[in-house]
Amino acid sequence: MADYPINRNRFVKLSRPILISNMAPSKSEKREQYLSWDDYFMASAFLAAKRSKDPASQVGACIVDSEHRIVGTGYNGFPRGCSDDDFPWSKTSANNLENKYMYVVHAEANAILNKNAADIRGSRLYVALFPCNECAKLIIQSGIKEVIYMSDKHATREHTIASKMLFDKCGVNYRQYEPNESRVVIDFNEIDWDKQNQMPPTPSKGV
Ligand SMILES: O=c1ccn([C@H]2C[C@H](O)[C@@H](COP(=O)(O)O)O2)c(=O)[nH]1
Ligand SMILES: [Zn+2]
Repeated sequence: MADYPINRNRFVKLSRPILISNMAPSKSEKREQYLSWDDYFMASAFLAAKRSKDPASQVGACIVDSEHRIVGTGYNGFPRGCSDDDFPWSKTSANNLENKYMYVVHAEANAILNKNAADIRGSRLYVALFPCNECAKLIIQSGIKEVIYMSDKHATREHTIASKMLFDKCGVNYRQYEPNESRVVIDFNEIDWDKQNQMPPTPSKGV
């Protein structure tokens, strides 16, 4: 059996946050501070994760085709029709039926199930956490050819090792995402900023 080195989650160096903005230094010059494809798709995966109601771990995934089009997103949650009021988010109960693991659909699985393209063969998947072995099987079967992940914090767990064995055998490449920016900020107010000053408004009292 191949040796799978423990790839601990790397800490991302903190740099200035990138502010997604429509504003260019001048109306005739190209904006320089635009997102790279990797930053854009990983940020999309993280945005999807914001929908998750799991109090412990919010995971998002984003599938992208060879022409840089998003063809599916998903986050971890209970199946459609299974209310968060009826199913538990607990993870430590002695009774497995009282823990979330029995019921939650993983982010990668939801992204694949939510796909808006007939065929996602040859696509790549951006995901916050290295996929578990169950998701790895779905990834392989759907023809996804590359996995870009943010965190490998469960590298020593069997399900992660199994995922890597499956990916290696089936020719699915995987690489850890290297952010160009540590933060991507979305500010809904910027659309109303004064385009002449190109500065955010001073927050009013109490904001
Ligand atoms: O590949 C994966 C692995 C896990 N998830 C989801 C499933 C759960 O909602 C959480 C993990 O919960 P912990 O409290 O961190 O054990 O993440 C996933 O979406 N994809
Ligand atoms: Zn999974």
